[in-house]
Amino acid sequence: MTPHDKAAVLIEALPWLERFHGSTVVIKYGGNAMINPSLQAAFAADIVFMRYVGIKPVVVHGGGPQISRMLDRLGIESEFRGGLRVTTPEAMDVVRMVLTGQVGRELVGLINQHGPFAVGLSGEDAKLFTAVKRTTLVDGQAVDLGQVGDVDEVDTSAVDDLIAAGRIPVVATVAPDPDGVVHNVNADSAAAALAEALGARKLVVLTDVPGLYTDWPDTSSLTTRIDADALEKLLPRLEAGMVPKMEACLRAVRGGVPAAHVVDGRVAHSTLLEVFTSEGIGTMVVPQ
Ligand SMILES: Nc1ncnc2c1ncn2[C@@H]1O[C@H](COP(=O)(O)OP(=O)(O)O)[C@@H](O)[C@H]1O
Ligand SMILES: CC(=O)N[C@@H](CCC(=O)OP(=O)(O)O)C(=O)O
Repeated sequence: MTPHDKAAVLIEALPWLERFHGSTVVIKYGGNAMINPSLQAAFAADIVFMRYVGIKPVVVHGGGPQISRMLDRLGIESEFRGGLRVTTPEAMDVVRMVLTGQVGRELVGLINQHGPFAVGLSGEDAKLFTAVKRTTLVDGQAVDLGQVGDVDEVDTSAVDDLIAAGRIPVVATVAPDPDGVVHNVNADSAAAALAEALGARKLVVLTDVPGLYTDWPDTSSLTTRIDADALEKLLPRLEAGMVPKMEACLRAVRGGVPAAHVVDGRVAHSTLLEVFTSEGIGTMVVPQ
């Protein structure tokens, strides 16, 4: 790369720096995108980069595969219905332990290699999230999922305080209901609820595919841009993990977030590429 090429790469970021400076961006980091230590370190570097250029990043993390591994080790059975984990009280203990005690801690540690930025919290801290029990539809029938919730209320004060202090909140998605019973909330939907409540400029969802395929698994059906109405029509035809993810993007853009993106977390620095390059990557969901 010549000096001229290097300068071109740097200057390409200027319009995006101008546009997003001072904005809040919510980044959801899925368990399936946490493939290896070097990718995780690259993700942490992207988040710190955003912070240094004046963006306010808020990380919401998943940890589905990590929860499944721990449940297996402990001999606790778990199954997914409609992309959501059926969560018994026994499984809930493990979900909470893995998300807040393991996955969240590791991410906080990686970000803090760069300075005293990341502070971990969960939906239980300072009433960040209040959950309401949810079911899911399978073949048109409502299925009981146990202690699985949706975010019903968001109190952003703790996150606001951290952002105002220049910190990077790292949020795990367990949340109490009004009676204090903790629920397992899918991380995509929690990220959307938080992005909406914070009035975020963008929601970026990292996963383990290049984006949304309108005709999965036909790889020629990768979509770069879709609006809310078209996505709503497509939702009933989506499968498994993509269902909560695309419902989340829909909720975010309908809730006032100008754009939600699904990007491939297996590509190093995919967050930077999405935010600071003209082409972006992955699938962009827009209100219309
Ligand atoms: N239409 C679709 N487009 C893209 N991926 C899809 C689609 N339908 C199902 N999938 C599956 O959804 C998975 C992503 O969801 P999930 O495994 O829950 O990821 P994460 O842990 O990142 O939240 C993909 O790996 C893919 O196998
Ligand atoms: C209700 C429900 O399904 N909760 C998820 C929470 C973690 C999550 O969403 O993790 P990913 O983003 O890695 O999929 C679970 O138990 O796996």
